[in-house]
Amino acid sequence: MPTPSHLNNPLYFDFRAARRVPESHAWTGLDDHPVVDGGAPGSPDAVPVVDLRDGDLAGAAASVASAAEQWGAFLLTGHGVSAELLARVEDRIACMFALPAADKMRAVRRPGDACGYGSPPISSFFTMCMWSEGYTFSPASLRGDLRKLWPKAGHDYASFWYVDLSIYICMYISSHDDAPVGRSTCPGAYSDVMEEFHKEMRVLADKLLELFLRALGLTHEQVAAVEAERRIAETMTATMHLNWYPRCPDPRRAVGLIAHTDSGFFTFVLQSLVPGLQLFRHGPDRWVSVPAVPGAFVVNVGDLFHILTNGRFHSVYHRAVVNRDMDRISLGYFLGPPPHAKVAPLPEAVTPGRAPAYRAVTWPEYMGFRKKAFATGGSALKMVAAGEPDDAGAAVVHQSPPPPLVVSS
Ligand SMILES: O=C(O)CCC(=O)C(=O)O
Ligand SMILES: [Fe+2]
Repeated sequence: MPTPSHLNNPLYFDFRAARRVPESHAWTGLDDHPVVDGGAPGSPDAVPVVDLRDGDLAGAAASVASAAEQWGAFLLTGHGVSAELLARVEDRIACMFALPAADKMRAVRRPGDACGYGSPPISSFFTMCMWSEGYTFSPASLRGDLRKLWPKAGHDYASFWYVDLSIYICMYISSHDDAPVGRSTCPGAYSDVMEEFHKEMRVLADKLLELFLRALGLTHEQVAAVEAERRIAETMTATMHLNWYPRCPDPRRAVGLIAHTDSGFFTFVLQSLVPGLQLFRHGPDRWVSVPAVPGAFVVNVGDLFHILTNGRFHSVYHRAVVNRDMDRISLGYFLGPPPHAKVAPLPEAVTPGRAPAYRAVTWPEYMGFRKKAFATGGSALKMVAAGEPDDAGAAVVHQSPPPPLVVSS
């Protein structure tokens, strides 16, 4: 359990006050596999890059296909979301994490809720704590949720005066590493910036979905005309998760976010200039550090996309590590189906040599399998494999010790 903080709130762990990693946050097995650099061009460990700059969609679709088949992830550059907007987004996030703990706890995620402030959502599957905190929200209900964090910020949200002032305050905080958490109230324009970002990301998500589908062999006309594909594009929903990984006195014993796959269709990860994201690769088993490329997104294939593409594009195991000297911030923009939609292999991904490998499943049903997989160390994808009994994993399960960190294939 987290140690009680100065707030006497059992849910809050005061990372800033920690001089060592307490047993509640100390993991074993983190160094079971070597870590290699994914940023050296030409090396077999170099994380693939998909660049959209030159508008060659056929070429981009081919790069997406190869990266999604072999890695389940890639760096996306030339995507059209401006560096200036990304800088404002990162400023806003830094401001939010700099709020006093009491403000953040007002927006705490309650048991059973998907959105709110707190430890990473996957923490509920583990008895050990991770070295991070975060805020999950649905862009659709952003403004209502934000009132919990900034109750006094009314119409001034949109005022330019506030925008300019809060950017200066945030720059001050980021440039003063020791500035105490909560120095600033930073009320201005958080929701404006996040909504602007969401709008652009939703367009980019549609563009990337089309690229993924073309990478499966569909033509532009098929993507637009085929019922199943059209429905995916029209109903895909977004969730944002902001992560704060405070600097850590003993990074070898702590982990920011334990190894996992994302459960939805695909995720855009914006990592600040501080690297920390690692992708798992087999043969030999190793963790590949994703370089922090300014302005790039990391795209991760999620489990439901793995199912949709009949396993052709595979979801990627990844984790976030922490470091001794610098805080790290990241943003995950998660795309997935609406809760009622059944996800099954697309007809185009089923070929004479590739029978449907998975049963149809909704996202909430899949989360039931995932819960069981975390508890038993099994694989949720295997539980929904064609031929497995229908009730293999959806049952309610009890909290159990953390599964081994070794990734099963
Ligand atoms: O912080 C990162 O780089 C990864 C975040 C992530 O994997 C997640 O939020 O699911
Ligand atoms: Fe993730």
